[in-house]
Amino acid sequence: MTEMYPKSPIVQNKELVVLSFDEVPGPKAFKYISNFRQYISELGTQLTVGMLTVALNVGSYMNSKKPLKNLSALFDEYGPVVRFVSPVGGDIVLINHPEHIQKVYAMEGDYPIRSTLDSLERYRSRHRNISNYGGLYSVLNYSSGEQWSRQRLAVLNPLHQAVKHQMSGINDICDKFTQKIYNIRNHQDEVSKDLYKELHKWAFDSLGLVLFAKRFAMLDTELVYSQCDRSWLYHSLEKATDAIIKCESGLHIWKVFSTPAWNSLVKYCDSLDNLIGKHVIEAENDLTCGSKDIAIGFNDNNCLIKAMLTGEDKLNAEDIVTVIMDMLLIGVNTITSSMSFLLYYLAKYQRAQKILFKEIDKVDPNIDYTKITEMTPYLQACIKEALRLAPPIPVLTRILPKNITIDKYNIPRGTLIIMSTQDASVKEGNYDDAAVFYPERWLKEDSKEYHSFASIPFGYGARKCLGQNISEVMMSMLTIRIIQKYKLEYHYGDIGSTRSFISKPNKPLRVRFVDRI
Ligand code: HEM
Repeated sequence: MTEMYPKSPIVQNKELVVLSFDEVPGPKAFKYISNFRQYISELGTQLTVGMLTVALNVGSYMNSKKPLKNLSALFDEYGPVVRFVSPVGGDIVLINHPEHIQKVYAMEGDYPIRSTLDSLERYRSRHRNISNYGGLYSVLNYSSGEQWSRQRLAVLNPLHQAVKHQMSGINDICDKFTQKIYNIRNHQDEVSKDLYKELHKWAFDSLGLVLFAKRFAMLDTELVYSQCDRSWLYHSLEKATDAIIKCESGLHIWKVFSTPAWNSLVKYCDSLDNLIGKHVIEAENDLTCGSKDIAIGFNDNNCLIKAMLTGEDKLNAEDIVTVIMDMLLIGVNTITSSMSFLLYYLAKYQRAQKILFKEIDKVDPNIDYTKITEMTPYLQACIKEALRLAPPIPVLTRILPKNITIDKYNIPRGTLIIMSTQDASVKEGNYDDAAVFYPERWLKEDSKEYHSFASIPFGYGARKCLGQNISEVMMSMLTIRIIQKYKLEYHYGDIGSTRSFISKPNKPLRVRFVDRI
């Protein structure tokens, strides 16, 4: 694994030494194919470079008994810039240094290109015949950039308005969650079934309210698989997520023939598509009739779908379905993961929890959400710190329109650059006591000169996450409710992240919710 590429000429002038692309160190794909297996669960999720992905997956297939390693092992071995070379596919460069990440973002251009979920992209292009552009999270090519930009603009403002209008509903859902914990915890004050699942329902109910202006009430029921459309939407989201994770990791044979995971993906994405489509049609009818159908809970002022149908940059029904499906798939899973880790860290780090309790003890849970950040600096620091230690999206990618020089290496335009952002955010060189949950590091009095690209859980630039504000508000509101009511404890082994396209805790979340007296 230590072999480097053969030496090639160095381009040199007096001030600047630029090493050619061939000089970038890294493993040789085909010679050491089995070595790729250990990284595939991270890489496989976002690669779209066909043949190399297959090569990586062959390694996975051949070495299924080998333990998985973190991407950081590659950096430990080859340095901050690592190249995967493939004689049959495009090359990939991996980076983890904040300065290099910043440089990539600076050169991303007006319509940044990133790799995405191959399976979802293929579902849209082949199965639904959506050609050229497949939604906000899609890869983009040079011709679909404008469409993405228009769509993003058309969504941004209505989304923020919808959050504002649904605040009291989001608060009710947080209240419901804390009550439910009270009812279902066992004699050890733990949620014996699955705390992650309950958080997932909370995230779905809250985001569902923002996206559809409707109450889904999944937290209210154990019967989530009933045939009613609302619970079927929840069920389909869960199943579609599982299927995407299966398709994205391991051998991508679904590209060659239909596997059970691919069939499941098609079935549940179709179902999501149909159910979201029904909401869009209802909104269209409602607008056409000019009436407000109180029975289905629509209100012109707070319905995101109606706002997108009627806004300045109108979106058509098909685009709206795709946008909402992306936001559900990304949003519900990322918020659930982030909230899980936040509770875990607060339960594990009692000192931080005590300081947080002091800050929020007297805060009115129905606080005006625009004031949350200003009134709860320590809570915001806790959220930031949990996202630093366990960002739900651990790697980000870009394909640049121009050549770039990183660490003196010339990287040609069109190379897939994978930025291992989680690796950067937990690296000791970037943070003191990097493995420790220490919210104070983000507070002014205690702040250090951390590099602003060392932790970017929501990404950066033109394609930065659309849901940052919603996520932070939702997480703040639930944390206030929980910490005011319960003291959290955790008495078991350390929890890490799984390595799937959206990571989550790799062990059951056995957090204790002890009543505060
Ligand atoms: C804690 C929660 C969340 C985290 C950590 C997160 C993180 C991210 C990251 C890292 C990206 C890629 C950014 C880049 O490539 O530079 C992204 C994109 C995106 N996120 Fe989030 N996200 C979260 C919640 C949400 C929510 C709730 C929504 C929906 C309301 C959402 C919608 C999106 C969309 C639509 C994109 C694609 C944007 C584009 O390419 O133009 N995210 N998110």
